[in-house]
Amino acid sequence: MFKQTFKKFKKVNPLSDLQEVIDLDNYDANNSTNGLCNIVNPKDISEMDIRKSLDFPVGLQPLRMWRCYTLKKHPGLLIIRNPFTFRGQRYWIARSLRDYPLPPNTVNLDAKHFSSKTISDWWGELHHCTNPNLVHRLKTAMRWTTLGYHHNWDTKVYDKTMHTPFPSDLCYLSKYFSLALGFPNFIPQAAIVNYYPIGTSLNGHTDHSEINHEAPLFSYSFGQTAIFLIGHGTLEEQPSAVYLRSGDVLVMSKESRLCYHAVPRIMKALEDPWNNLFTNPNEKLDTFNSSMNFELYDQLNDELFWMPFNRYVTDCRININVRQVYSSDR
Ligand SMILES: O=C(O)CCC(=O)C(=O)O
Ligand SMILES: [Fe+2]
Repeated sequence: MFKQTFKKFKKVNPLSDLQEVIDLDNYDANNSTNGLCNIVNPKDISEMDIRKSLDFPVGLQPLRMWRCYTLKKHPGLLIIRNPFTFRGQRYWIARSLRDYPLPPNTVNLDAKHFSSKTISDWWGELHHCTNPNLVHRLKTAMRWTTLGYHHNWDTKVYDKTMHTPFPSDLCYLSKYFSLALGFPNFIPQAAIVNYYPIGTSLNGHTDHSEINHEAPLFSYSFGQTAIFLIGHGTLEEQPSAVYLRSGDVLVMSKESRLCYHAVPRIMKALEDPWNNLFTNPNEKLDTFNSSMNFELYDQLNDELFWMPFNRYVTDCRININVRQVYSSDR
């Protein structure tokens, strides 16, 4: 069932199939016709309560404006529909492209196909490249980078000896979401940043390499739109399809934590919220959180600085997937 559904959505022009995809922007239709999703309140924690332990991170809309959904057939799965401001989106996009792929983090680019200069500064090379064929090659070759505890894709285990510092900004953001959604004990320890040029996909899998399966998994999507398939404990059961759009935060917790999931298709987004300068024109930066890169945040208001990042997300999607690997901080 899962594989058939995956194939159906991966096909190039299945306009009729797209009607099945749950569209959180069309909540009323989804809710009244077949009751697929629910709108829920973020946990009963007020902004005041969170503020006692964490300052509000810049780049997010105030908690009271978040729209948070659950899918009726998939308990434990939560989706917050884009709680980011336009500059917040730009910040995470720029960090994922310019900074996170840098050493000592690991990227998928290998020495057989790329020079050590490209492997160690992929974004720098892409940014300065003027040959259209090489731009295309560089752009489509980058598929993932890993942060914190690094996952070994061959053995499917986290290698304890392969650990690099987890970015403080991503740690802070994930802690904020975990607190707001009622998972106060979550410790961000590992992340995979996935890069999806339009036309690419991610096969069905479960994320079970982490030792601690009680902890939720936080996933941030930016750029172009994904069709995300969420299934159940086996490949025999029918998955549901839901659009993940730029800024959406997906949480796999409890029953859904070990369920099959996949990204069969990346589609051109109808809007580009990373350029919607009206989402927070008068953002106050006086409480700027020291875990974030202030200089970068400031530069992202400059359209010229933003241009190369904009070019990338015009036909690509980025997904940052944050996990807790072990039961405690080591
Ligand atoms: O791109 C996504 O939304 C999902 C990525 C994912 O499942 C993974 O990295 O394990
Ligand atoms: Fe996954």
